[in-house]
Amino acid sequence: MTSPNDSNKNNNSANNEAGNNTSEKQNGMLASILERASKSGIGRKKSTRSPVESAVAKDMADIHSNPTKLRLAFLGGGSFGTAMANLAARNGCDATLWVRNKRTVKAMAKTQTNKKYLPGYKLDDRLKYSHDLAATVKDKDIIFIAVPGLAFRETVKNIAPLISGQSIVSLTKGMEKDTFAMMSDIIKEVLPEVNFGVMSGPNLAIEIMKNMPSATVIASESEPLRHAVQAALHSAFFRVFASDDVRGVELGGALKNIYAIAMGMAAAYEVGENTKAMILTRALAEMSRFGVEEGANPLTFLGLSGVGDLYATCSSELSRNYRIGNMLGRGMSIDAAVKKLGQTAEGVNTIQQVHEKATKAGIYMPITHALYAVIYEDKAALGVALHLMEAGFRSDVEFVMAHDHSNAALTAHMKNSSNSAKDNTKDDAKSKNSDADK
Ligand SMILES: NC(=O)C1=CN([C@@H]2O[C@H](COP(=O)(O)OP(=O)(O)OC[C@H]3O[C@@H](n4cnc5c(N)ncnc54)[C@H](OP(=O)(O)O)[C@@H]3O)[C@@H](O)[C@H]2O)C=CC1
Ligand SMILES: O=C(CO)COP(=O)(O)O
Repeated sequence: MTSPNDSNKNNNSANNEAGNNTSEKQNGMLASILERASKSGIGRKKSTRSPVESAVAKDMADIHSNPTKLRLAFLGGGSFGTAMANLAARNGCDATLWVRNKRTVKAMAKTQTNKKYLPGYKLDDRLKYSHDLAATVKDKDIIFIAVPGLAFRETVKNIAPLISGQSIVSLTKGMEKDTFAMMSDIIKEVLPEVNFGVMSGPNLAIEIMKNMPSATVIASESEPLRHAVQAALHSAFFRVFASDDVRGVELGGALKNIYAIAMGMAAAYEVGENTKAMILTRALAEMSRFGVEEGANPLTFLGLSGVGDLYATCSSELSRNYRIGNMLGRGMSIDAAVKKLGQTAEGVNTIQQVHEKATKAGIYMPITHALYAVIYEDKAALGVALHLMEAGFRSDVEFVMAHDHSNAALTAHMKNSSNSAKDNTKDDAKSKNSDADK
């Protein structure tokens, strides 16, 4: 069950020996858990089923006649941490959800609902809740982290002294402020000897709570960890696919938030389907271009964590990033939109990080630069959009046919794309600000 690649890819030289031992321990442990899982049997409690549930009841019965008894911690009591912890508990895992607010923990344990983030959805009665981080993390097989990107480093640092052999999986789709670190970078930096993975895909939490069939991707260099996450979360409602392109999967989840904001904004202007299709596909081109520069495999962006998540968040008002864009498109300021949302919208920070990084590295990211100009430089949305449409000739899929850089005008445009967006003047969207912000 173990893979020869698992132990060392993530270790730095200073920690090699200790790291090897820890990784071997982890791999052995995960392999034995998976073996135990395939032999064990735990029944599933009966519950009222939705039509979708009934249709897949037989598959569920098969899966639940052979569940895993993995011990799992989920850190972060927002909509996604709760939804994933609930799936794991329903699969028969020993799942504990850690929430930072003591009163929230009490209320969740009492009502078996997450009133603030997932009101109205009853959680599995086997799910445990805790405010005690050390007790939650101790003796677990896998720790899933689902806090916002801006709180990720702090969370990893808090659990660092408590790590003995646990693996870590990031569910977070953000980037660290000012450092451009992805969550996997933070894990590697703070806990260099630990096995880790990232999970990402089109996973709107409310749809998962409604048992609407969904799928995701677990990306890790560790094969046992990939298998363990699949065993823990996979069900007839939720398919867990595997990848070893950690960078690509993680970037797909983070970058699509930028374009969900763009699409929400476009929807406010009542654009047509052709326009939406153009934004979606050029977003994919931009994401994969950036991904390749960052060491990702461009083909990963054709998978669930790329085009899959891009589609889900760019077409649904359930996406908080889409809603932010929509509010901006209706003339609200970014601060007012964030306040009104009251939940995590990673794209707000990601636009800034990617704009900066792409500008420094000379990566052509016209949609990101345009959004940055509208949101952070107070430029007119319509003027910026028009400017995007006037950009020079490009090839459709640059991995099929490279751009013709001999076109001097085009090259000049590419170099100045972010700066020239700044020259547009303020128009209707911003003029609506004062009204919409109220
Ligand atoms: N919701 C979704 O559909 C999906 C979300 N994701 C990703 O999951 C991550 C979390 O998002 P989501 O669950 O939706 O966020 P929510 O906005 O629903 O909730 C955020 C949660 O994180 C907690 N939190 C905030 N700061 C800290 C901190 N410093 N330490 C501990 N806990 C903290 C909040 O606690 P409090 O209430 O006390 O403020 C709250 O419980 C994001 O990166 C998101 O992109 C991924 C897939 C789907
Ligand atoms: O990532 C998500 C769905 O896959 C959730 O998107 P939002 O964070 O925009 O709500």
